[in-house]
Amino acid sequence: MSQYIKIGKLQVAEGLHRLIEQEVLPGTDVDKQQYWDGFERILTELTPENRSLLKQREEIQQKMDEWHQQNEGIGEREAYRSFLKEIGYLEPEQSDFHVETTRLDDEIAVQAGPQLVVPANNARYALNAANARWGSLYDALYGTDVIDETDGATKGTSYNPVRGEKVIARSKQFVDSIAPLERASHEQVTSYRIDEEGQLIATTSDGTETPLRHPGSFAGYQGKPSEPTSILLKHQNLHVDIQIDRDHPIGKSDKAGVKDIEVEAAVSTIIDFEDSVTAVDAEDKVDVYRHWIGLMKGTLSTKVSKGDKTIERTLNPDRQYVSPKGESFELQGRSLMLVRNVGHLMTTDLVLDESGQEMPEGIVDTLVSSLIAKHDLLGNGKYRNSRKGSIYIVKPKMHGSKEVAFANRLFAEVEKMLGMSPNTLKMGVMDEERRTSLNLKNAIRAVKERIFFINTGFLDRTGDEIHTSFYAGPMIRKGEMKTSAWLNAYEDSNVTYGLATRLGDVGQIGKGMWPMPDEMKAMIDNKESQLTAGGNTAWVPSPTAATLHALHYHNINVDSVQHHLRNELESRFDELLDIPVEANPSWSQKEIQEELETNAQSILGYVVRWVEHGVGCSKVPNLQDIGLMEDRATLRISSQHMANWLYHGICTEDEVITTMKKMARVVDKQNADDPNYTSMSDDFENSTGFQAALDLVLKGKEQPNGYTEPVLHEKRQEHKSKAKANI
Ligand SMILES: CC(=O)SCCNC(=O)CCNC(=O)[C@H](O)C(C)(C)COP(=O)(O)OP(=O)(O)OC[C@H]1O[C@@H](n2cnc3c(N)ncnc32)[C@H](O)[C@@H]1OP(=O)(O)O
Ligand SMILES: O=CC(=O)O
Ligand SMILES: [Mg+2]
Repeated sequence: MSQYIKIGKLQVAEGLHRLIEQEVLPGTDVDKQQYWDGFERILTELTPENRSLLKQREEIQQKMDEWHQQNEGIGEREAYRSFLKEIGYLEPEQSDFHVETTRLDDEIAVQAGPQLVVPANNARYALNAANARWGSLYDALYGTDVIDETDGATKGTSYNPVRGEKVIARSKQFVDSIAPLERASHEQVTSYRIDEEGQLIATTSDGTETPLRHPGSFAGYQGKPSEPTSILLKHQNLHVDIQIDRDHPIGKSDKAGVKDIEVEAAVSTIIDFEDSVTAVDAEDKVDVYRHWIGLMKGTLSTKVSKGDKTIERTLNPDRQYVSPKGESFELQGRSLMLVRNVGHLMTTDLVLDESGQEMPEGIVDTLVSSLIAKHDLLGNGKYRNSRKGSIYIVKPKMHGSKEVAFANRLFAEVEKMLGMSPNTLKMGVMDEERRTSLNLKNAIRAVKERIFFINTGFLDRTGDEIHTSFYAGPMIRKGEMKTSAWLNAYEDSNVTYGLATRLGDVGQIGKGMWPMPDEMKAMIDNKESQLTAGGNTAWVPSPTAATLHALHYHNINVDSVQHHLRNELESRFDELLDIPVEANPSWSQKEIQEELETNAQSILGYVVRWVEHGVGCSKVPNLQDIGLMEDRATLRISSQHMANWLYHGICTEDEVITTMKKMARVVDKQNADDPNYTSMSDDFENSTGFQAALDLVLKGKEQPNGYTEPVLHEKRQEHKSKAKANI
């Protein structure tokens, strides 16, 4: 139990109080009195509105439930639409406008490129993510299935030159595609130099000298002009760095001494406080905030051990180059860091009111994460995150424009209190709840001076699709959602509104996560479609995925895609209302069991680690042994899907429980090598992880909007107290 310090009528957890006063406030030009007065005022004034917005969500859901209980499917389409308007779910659309956000960094406004997401409470990963601005193409190709293992090109345990050659050839072909030489391929080059005019000249083995076909692609170099150690190329606003070192084990055996080709990869990174994180009490949350401080001040470090080597991981410095004209310049060494706060739903014991009630966690997140980021604005940190003086906050799971307007008010109040100019706090709006998708134009309008992205969080969005129309009928199988009409209409209409409001010109139209971290060949083959659909950024789960996904932005010119799409804008509103129910379910018992097992296994595999180990994002092998990224959003889908089938009698409660037990044994086996893992199947009754998984399904219908946080938090807290009691 936390100790509390009184701040006016509020009580602030001692850990947070200490963090703010000792680690955050000094150097921010905000004094203690000013901060705590503002903190109390904003929480006191905004909490009632936050609660009232949640109440409206509940009322709307109740009316939705009643509608579906009284009507078959959506009922008559026009009547359904009128009903949605009547209950305030569908808002009257306002007049046209354009997004007016200013002071956006190039990473948001100019560069189309990958966006990485990382759990904030994992320092090792968070540092790695911030450093993933630059990624080794050689490593990314060598270590993944993009290069197949045929013809002796196996990965093995030590360097395999046969595989190495394939990697090098593929990488140089990529360089040929973005910065071709006039008369040769980069594969034929034996040396590079920069001539007196500042031109890049490549020499091949027969003595041919050739410049680049487009000399403007050469952006700079390191080392001597006659013997550069790095050659910087620029293509579609992204950089590529050919690194040369003839003494390096790889460079030694390369004709041109190339040891690696680094690509600009994770242009931006979301430091996540939300769905990939477990933070269930003041203690956990203070750790999350402390990492954000370390990232903003540039002081975060952690020891990373691999085999018998231990290194200290810290943030990478900026990179120095000399331009073709001979002038020195720098490029950012780190990804532009954005922070995802939690949404409007959850409350936190970080701050209590007079009666001991927890206050909204989303408000506290904004109050704390903005103050921390002020260090970057003032240039207090070792490095600069935003060079334009902006703080980027991603706001998830908002329902409709009123909730966005509420977040806008919160941001404005926090700016005033912290002495920041208006619209310093930029907002990224996750388009991941149905009510927001249907009212997206109004939602964007509510923050038109501070919005920096919209993003199709299709995972949460699928969970919300199921829960909103829970009573409409049994949902189609989970695997069919990706190709269903509503989902495609949702993706398209997000781009439509992003382009119509000109958000695409000043900021990002973002696309969702690639949730299969090991399936990189499939990603290379498929994820480019998010660019051709109009996205100028899309989410990746790891630095390796960022490096490989970056290749798509060289292949596709998103500006021109968006230019063409602008002329093809059409509303797919009707399809957005298509609820993915199976009107005449005829699944065989085998198909039903397959679906239940798939869902149960992914729920259990994720939840047991969440509740018992405090891991908020996991790679869980599915029944085909493909590791899937599971977070709270994927859990929302699986748990709501099972709950929906249970309600509609596609399966019985007994079948759910039996399947859960069967899959718990599978998950136990998958974790058998983990010495800290407690088997669920040894004692189902007392396994907190197993009971949490069951609750998520058996009580799924009652969960607010189908969210998983309430059950997860309760069970994790229970587990933590049991663990403390046993010490
Ligand atoms: C719907 C949504 O909200 S999506 C947003 C939430 N999702 C995320 O944030 C995804 C975050 N990703 C992850 O947590 C991980 O990639 C997982 C859990 C999916 C897979 O993790 P693992 O199984 O540990 O990865 P794997 O073993 O393949 O690789 C580990 C290495 O990759 C790095 N890595 C993996 N993911 C990340 C990441 N997101 N950021 C930075 N580094 C990462 C690790 O630092 C580690 O390298 P290190 O040993 O040098 O430190
Ligand atoms: O936050 C992302 C999602 O898909 O949900
Ligand atoms: Mg989400």
